[in-house]
Amino acid sequence: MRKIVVGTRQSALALTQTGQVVDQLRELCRRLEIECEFELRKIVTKGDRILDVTLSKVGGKGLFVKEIEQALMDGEIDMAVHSMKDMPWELPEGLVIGAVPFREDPRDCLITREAKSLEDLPHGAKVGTSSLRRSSQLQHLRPDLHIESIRGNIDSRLKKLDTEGFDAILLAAAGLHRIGWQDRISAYLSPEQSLPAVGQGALCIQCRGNDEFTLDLLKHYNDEKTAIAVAAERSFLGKLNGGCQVPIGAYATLQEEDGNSVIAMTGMVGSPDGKQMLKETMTGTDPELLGKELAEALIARGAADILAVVRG
Ligand SMILES: NCc1[nH]cc(CCC(=O)O)c1CC(=O)O
Repeated sequence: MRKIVVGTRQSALALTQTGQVVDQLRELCRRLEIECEFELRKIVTKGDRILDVTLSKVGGKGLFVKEIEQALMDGEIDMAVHSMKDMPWELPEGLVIGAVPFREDPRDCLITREAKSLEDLPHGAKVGTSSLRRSSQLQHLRPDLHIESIRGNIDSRLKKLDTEGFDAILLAAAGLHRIGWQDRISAYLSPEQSLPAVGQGALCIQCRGNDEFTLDLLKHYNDEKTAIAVAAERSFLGKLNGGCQVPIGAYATLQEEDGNSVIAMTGMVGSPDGKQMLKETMTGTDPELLGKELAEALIARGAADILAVVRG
């Protein structure tokens, strides 16, 4: 019987979402009468070891992923479950995305101490986020708010809300939903208020490109619509060279029109202070092409200049 060793980070969120994926894969195997067993293997990544340093200062994206990818390439594990938005745009040679499961809620949300909503936050309130994308959009809506960096896993950020005098923090709804803490959410921000990060709310199941058994199994676990939407968003990110932590957001959805699926995608690039905010919506049928075209439209309006300043 084939055994698939599944690698995971050790954060509450990573353990929970990997556990959920493995449960669903076990159920899928039962249904398809595929003989297979699964084993979980915990891996500590560089991103976990330096949780107190601002991510963009130490090379940003990929920190949570690299060591897990190495374990995949070395054959120590056969499958990895990542948050899609933590995935760098380029995958190492030999590794592929085997499945993109059905997407959770893609929205950002506000966790407050007292206020009921974003509008309800008092003038000059202190809001915690270390995402340039979130700060850009929040400052655009509420220039009076005082934004301060906050790092750590979801659990430690929620603790800091109380201990470090924040009036509110911003997090992805998906993470809170997955670990069952949705009742901590005070308000959801619509994609119009805060366009999500590329891939937010989606997972990425990665494996080796030559592991036919695992690839065959994962084909049954893929959600086609989510995969297409995420492909369009990642193409947008790739064209903007958004490898490191950058104030870029994108959200694509699929709509049926006369029996054909049409992708609608909004993309944004903003300055961290929210004073410059470029946003555009386009539709198309080819995800890679749509992502590139949307990026080009924003570049034509000055997106590359905004990003050049951020990258320094
Ligand atoms: N940047 C860290 C990260 N990576 C994935 C999630 C959870 C949400 C998701 O799966 O998209 C989070 C936490 C957050 O942004 O609040």
